[in-house]
Amino acid sequence: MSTLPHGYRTVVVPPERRDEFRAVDDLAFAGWVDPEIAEILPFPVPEDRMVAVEGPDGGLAAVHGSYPFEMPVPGGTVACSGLTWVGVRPDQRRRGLLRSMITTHVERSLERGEPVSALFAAEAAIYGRFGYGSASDSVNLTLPRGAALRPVAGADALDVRLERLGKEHEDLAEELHRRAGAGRPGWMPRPTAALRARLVGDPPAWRQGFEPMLIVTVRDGDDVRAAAAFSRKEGWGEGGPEYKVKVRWAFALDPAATHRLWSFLLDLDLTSTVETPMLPVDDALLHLLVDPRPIQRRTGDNVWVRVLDLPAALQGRRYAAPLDVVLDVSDALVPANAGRWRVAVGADGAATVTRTEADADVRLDVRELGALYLGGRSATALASAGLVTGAPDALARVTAAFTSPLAPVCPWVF
Ligand SMILES: CC(=O)SCCNC(=O)CCNC(=O)[C@H](O)C(C)(C)COP(=O)(O)OP(=O)(O)OC[C@H]1O[C@@H](n2cnc3c(N)ncnc32)[C@H](O)[C@@H]1OP(=O)(O)O
Repeated sequence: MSTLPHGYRTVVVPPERRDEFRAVDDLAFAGWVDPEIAEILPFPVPEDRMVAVEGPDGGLAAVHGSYPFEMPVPGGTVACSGLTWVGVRPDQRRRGLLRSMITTHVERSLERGEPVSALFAAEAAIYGRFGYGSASDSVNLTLPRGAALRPVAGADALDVRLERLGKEHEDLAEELHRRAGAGRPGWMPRPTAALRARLVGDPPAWRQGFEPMLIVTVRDGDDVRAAAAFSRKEGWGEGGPEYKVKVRWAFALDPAATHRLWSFLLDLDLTSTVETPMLPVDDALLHLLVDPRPIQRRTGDNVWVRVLDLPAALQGRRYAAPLDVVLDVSDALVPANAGRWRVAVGADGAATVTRTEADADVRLDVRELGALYLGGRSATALASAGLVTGAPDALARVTAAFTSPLAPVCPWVF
């Protein structure tokens, strides 16, 4: 049950109050919805997933929403409630409204049969207390023009085509997005039309001096093997042109297309630097660079994961090695997850998760379980920080079973 101050109540926001919902987030995030932007980028939270806390005066004091994701996990997908648009009016802060909304979010997600929640954190210090663990990192690169790439056979034979980005590219972009991330945990497909529109929407108010967006496609005949959406900003220094290239997204289906795509972006006339979008920490571009040292890289936390229904979540993914281990899990917010669980993984990588009275091999909070869930963190490494405890052998077995061959990442902020 959520606890709210006297006179406040939780409400599912009907469509006719959508503008009020948005107005709370505008106050919380210092935003302002230009009608032109709203026209190009429709409000993306599905109607039955807009939830708020109404104050004693009948106005909305705090809001949150969620997206219905099928989240890629090692070996499959899991229904995931993507927490988003969390905002509390600045004059209503720190009286427990977020805490209450998280309780509501957990309850509603479980009722819908979503065993996992995920989010991008506006501030990293907020969500750990609610059992969300930082499950992946991403990296943004700034590359000098002309950064050399190791050769890839077949790359030079591919064609490139440059066009202005438009609505007509939306289906192509979504398909490439989905296929380029095959096998990568956390790589969320966009589940609604409004979210897909954000792949190609280019409101002038967001350009900040950059040109209207372009799309470059890499082709083998008629077969599009890669694409990137990007734009350039004019700039002149004492030594000549210093245009910037900013890449919004880049998706490639094979090594040759990856090489051709980045070779094109790294050698545009007049430009001096290229900024990448969020990339996985093991992205192919990092392996292709002849000299990665001059590259500026900024690593940040990417997706956070909250296990809501422990057995369903752990049975919803596959494991990289056989395992038979007893986990002792603490969960202050969802008591049904707390206690000892036997996780038995067979040769097929599938897990059976059952309650047990047996002694625990590994002890951890549900927050760390969320961190491990996508396969991008090591139980042994978390133990070195005192966040997980257990014998070294048990920790190593958990690490080997939970790991993913590809680092988890979500390439877009939701
Ligand atoms: C998934 C997303 O949408 S991320 C977007 C989050 N939204 C924003 O950042 C917009 C601006 N900020 C806000 O709207 C609000 O300040 C929020 C949502 C961050 C917090 O809402 P509040 O109602 O003030 O939080 P609430 O009173 O429930 O606090 C719960 C706990 O979180 C802590 N907390 C709240 N905000 C923060 C923060 N920014 N940093 C660290 N701790 C925080 C509180 O201190 C409290 O701690 P406690 O459990 O030890 O008592």
